[in-house]
Amino acid sequence: MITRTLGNIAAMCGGELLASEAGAVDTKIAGVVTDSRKITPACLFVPLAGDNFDGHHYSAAALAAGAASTLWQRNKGPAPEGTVIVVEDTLTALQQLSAAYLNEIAPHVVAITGSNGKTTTKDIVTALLQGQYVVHKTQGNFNNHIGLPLTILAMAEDTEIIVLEMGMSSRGEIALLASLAPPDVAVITNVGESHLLQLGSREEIARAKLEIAEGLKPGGLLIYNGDEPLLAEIMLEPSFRAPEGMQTFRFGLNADNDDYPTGMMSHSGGMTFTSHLYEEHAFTLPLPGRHNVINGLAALAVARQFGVAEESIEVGLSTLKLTGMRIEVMQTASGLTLLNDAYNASPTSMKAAIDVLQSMKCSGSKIAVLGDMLELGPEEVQFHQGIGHYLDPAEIDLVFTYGTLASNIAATAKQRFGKERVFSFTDKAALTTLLLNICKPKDIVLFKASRGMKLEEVLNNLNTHYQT
Ligand SMILES: CC(=O)N[C@H]1[C@@H](OP(=O)(O)OP(=O)(O)OC[C@H]2O[C@@H](n3ccc(=O)[nH]c3=O)[C@H](O)[C@@H]2O)O[C@H](CO)[C@@H](O)[C@@H]1O[C@H](C)C(=O)N[C@@H](C)C(=O)N[C@H](CCC(=O)N[C@@H](CCC[C@@H](N)C(=O)O)C(=O)O)C(=O)O
Ligand SMILES: Nc1ncnc2c1ncn2[C@@H]1O[C@H](COP(=O)(O)OP(=O)(O)OP(=O)(O)O)[C@@H](O)[C@H]1O
Ligand SMILES: C[C@@H](N)C(=O)N[C@H](C)C(=O)O
Repeated sequence: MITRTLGNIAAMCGGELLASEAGAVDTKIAGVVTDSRKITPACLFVPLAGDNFDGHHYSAAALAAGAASTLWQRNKGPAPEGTVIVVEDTLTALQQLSAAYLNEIAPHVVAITGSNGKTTTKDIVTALLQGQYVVHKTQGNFNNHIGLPLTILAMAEDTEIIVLEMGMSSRGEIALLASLAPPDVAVITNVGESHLLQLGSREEIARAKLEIAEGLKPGGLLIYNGDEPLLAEIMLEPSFRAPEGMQTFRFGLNADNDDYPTGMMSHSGGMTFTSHLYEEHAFTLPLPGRHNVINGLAALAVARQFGVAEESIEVGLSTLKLTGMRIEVMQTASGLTLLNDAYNASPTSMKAAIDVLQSMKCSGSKIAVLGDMLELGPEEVQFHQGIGHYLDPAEIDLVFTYGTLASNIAATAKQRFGKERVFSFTDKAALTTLLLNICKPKDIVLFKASRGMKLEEVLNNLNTHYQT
């Protein structure tokens, strides 16, 4: 994490140091914190104005709790007692500080965006690179205008490669993130439906994702999903501003890509696959689903760019530490299998999860528990109805839905499953009670919904109950 003197910090973020004592300019800070309830010794507190609180109300408390200094936005009135760095805008200052720190450490930058798979692909890339390099990566899902700067500022001084998730829900957001951390290598995992509400069309989503390409350093490499025609089409438009010497690499299922699977096998340990560029080696991902093989191909392309030898890949994959709740397979003590895919959902990722459930061997019942998919815009009902049609009554035994939008999944599923196999809820307690009455050891239960539904609360109740 960043350790610099207050004089350095003021210069790096364009602030004015108001020293409360002689020598304060040489006081060293250790790390940056934006929550006064999580102060660490000698940190720099950065107050941010949010939807529910204004961090400036907590600057004095932060200093009292051990922060070495606090930024202070000029238009917020008199600064608190203590050593303060006054700035025009604290969020902008946080971003400028992170860009300056990144420039000083100067690691290679790998940036990953896409509607689905950013976090998973980031985890796989990190596993492949960390055997040869000092790697720092986005923690959890810190992928926006606040999370990315915090990720950079948490980087150690000896970092050689930083792997950054770049998320968006509007045009221009990825352009900003790429300006703070211009990538050497950029990955676009796919173009789905996430944030259609704000973007309006999949084409606009694709244009937003391609901002990461326009932000590449000269000669940088764009690794993108070649199965998505929108990306190649937009890159051919005169308005697309490709950086000088931009290289490209296409991955995907189709054989016209630079790399594609030549064999895939699903098993209890995950997915084993071979690919066009690695015909001699079968690699194993400890993750189910062919969508994760596609994520794996993107990650392999990154590793190849940094000279990771084919012989090192299997070892790298064996060190993979996956962020939870992304098709995470959980076994209860009683033998019930829970597929925890509750972190987020959009039609593309929900279909991918259903594919996993429908392809699994099961001596009990296969049960899908599906919740609302949010931020899909005016066609949200149709998207949910489409999921109802996608469910195969020959492969899935019972369907439970949670949420108002998800009731459209139930309504269309009933047409082929029959009403005795489909249950619709808007209350988690009632959903939990029926699941507890129905689920038996050997069953497999998939949980999937958007983040806002917090469907893991139901999964956790089952997990607790079935531990005996
Ligand atoms: C600003 C902030 O960090 N807020 C977090 C806070 O929210 P809360 O509502 O409680 O507080 P406020 O934001 O109103 O508070 C303002 C600040 O005041 C601080 N504070 C408050 C009380 C107090 O006593 N002392 C204080 O110091 C407070 O800490 C604030 O700094 O807590 C929530 C619960 O933990 C957090 O969720 C909330 O974080 C916000 C949402 C945030 O943006 N956090 C980033 C670090 C981040 O990266 N979060 C990611 C999610 C990112 C994401 O959604 N990505 C999208 C794509 C990008 C969309 C983009 N347009 C966008 O707007 O984000 C995606 O699809 O992936 C994460 O947490 O996973
Ligand atoms: N390539 C893919 N195609 C379809 N679904 C995917 C793909 N990769 C991951 N998923 C699914 O999408 C969901 C989110 O995965 P992950 O967190 O890796 O993506 P993300 O882009 O970081 O998501 P978010 O933007 O919601 O944070 C999970 O359900 C996961 O199983
Ligand atoms: C907040 C945004 N990153 C997100 O995850 N949206 C989903 C759809 C949600 O809020 O559930």
